[in-house]
Amino acid sequence: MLSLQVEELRISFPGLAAPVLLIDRLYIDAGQRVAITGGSGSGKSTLINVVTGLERAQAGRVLWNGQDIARLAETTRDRWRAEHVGLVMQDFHLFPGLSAVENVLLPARLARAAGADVVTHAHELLQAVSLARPDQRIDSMSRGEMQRVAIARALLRRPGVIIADEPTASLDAEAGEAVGNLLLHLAAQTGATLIVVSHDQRLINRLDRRIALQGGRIVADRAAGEVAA
Ligand SMILES: Nc1ncnc2c1ncn2[C@@H]1O[C@H](COP(=O)(O)OP(=O)(O)OP(=O)(O)O)[C@@H](O)[C@H]1O
Repeated sequence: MLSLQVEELRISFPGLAAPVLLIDRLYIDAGQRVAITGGSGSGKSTLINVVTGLERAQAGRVLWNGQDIARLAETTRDRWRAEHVGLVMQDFHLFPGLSAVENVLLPARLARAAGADVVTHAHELLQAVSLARPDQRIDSMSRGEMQRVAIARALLRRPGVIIADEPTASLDAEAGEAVGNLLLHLAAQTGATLIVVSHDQRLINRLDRRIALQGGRIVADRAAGEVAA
């Protein structure tokens, strides 16, 4: 279970007149379930990249349970991310030549953490995302199936925070609802904080809090049920 504190954060890219992300202060409680919304180019993926330490900020602090991850050496930060963050990226980062279950297990194998119980859990997760063929190769799968493999892989090590970038984007309504159920269920079961970038209103409605970005800034931050002022 991890809390997130962001302070005085600024991200700029060369050639752009204005910063793509400018956040004075953001606090997400451990175990909270948060939607990040906003139009294309509003900074959602950049925010995810910086809070997971994949991107470095020019200024500001990103603290998980009080620990500033920007201060960690790169290899320590990579290890911290592998252990604590379940990340589902838009482009999945799966290995096409490997099967579904091999993909789910790969990060755990690289971390020498793929014991028999972890292998069993990998199969359980593939079942939970309704993938009946764990040995099917990724390169023969549909985009929606790949997305479900990526979700199973992110959840394998019962991370303290689950971060998903458009996790229902390639799925039909039924599969999207199943993925939403799974993310919410597993986050609740393990106490994980859940941060979801999404345009999927049904998924957004199921989360505790909605943070809207526009031009890299937070323009709304509301609890579920709260209406716009
Ligand atoms: N490496 C980079 N170099 C230059 N500009 C970048 C870089 N990465 C992102 N940007 C710019 O930063 C802005 C925010 O991008 P970001 O990907 O965070 O938006 P987003 O809200 O996730 O958009 P989408 O919903 O389309 O994925 C965009 O204008 C984008 O072009």
